[in-house]
Amino acid sequence: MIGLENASVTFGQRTLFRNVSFSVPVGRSLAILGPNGRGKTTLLRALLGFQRLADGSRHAPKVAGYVPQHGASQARLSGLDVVVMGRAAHLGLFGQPRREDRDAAEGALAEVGASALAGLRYDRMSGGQRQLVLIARALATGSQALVFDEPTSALDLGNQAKTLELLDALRLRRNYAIIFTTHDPNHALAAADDVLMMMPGGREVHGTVADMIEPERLTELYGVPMRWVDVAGPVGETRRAILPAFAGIEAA
Ligand SMILES: Nc1ncnc2c1ncn2[C@@H]1O[C@H](COP(=O)(O)OP(=O)(O)OP(=O)(O)O)[C@@H](O)[C@H]1O
Repeated sequence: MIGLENASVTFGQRTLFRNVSFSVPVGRSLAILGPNGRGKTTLLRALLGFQRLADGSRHAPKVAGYVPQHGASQARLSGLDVVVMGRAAHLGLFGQPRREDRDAAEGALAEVGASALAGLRYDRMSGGQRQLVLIARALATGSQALVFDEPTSALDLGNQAKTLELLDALRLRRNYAIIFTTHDPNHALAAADDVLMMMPGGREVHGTVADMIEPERLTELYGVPMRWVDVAGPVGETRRAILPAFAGIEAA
């Protein structure tokens, strides 16, 4: 289980959020949505113990798999080296990775479809390649708690689809507690059970994907009219997506 109870974070005079409570049990996946600067990353950092709480408490296992939004460029390390770092909690005396740590790291890279990145230098990878390596590093921890900060933000549409499939596959194993932030409500439809919305003006609302991902609420969240659209899937089935009615769409 991973979550917050009556948690508040303040920076000086500014309260980012107050009395936030939610918990994600093993077997469920929570998407966090909210406008830029509303506090999603800070909330994740508070959850993981990197950000002090002004009030309240957090519940998280000692080791969680964390994919930060911007992975620092680990100079000269290979993709595999970075994934092996996820094994830190398992390393023996003197912190030397053993065969089993390397095997776990290679397994995690294979799981995200990124075995080809094992030998590449991390600091020379594209943003999307780094993101895959960091997801593998999170899996390599072996933790049941996985926390992703905008895991698709650097990815092209094809790689977004692959990453969402991976997140959904992890969700459907029902042996992880998963939290991810996103700016796309369709990502919640694709890979979450529940949604926490950090509304403008300092209110948080929480519920199932079916209750939360609907036009009226999202219009309030982003200040852009949102509409359901039906899209034909690869075998002719109808898939529902929720889209913003940007001005340009009318012109097209
Ligand atoms: N250590 C800090 N000291 C002061 N202000 C901070 C600190 N960390 C974050 N903030 C501020 O808190 C606000 C929320 O930042 P955060 O990165 O959590 O937002 P976010 O919802 O993840 O945004 P985005 O969607 O743009 O990634 C921002 O205005 C940020 O500048």
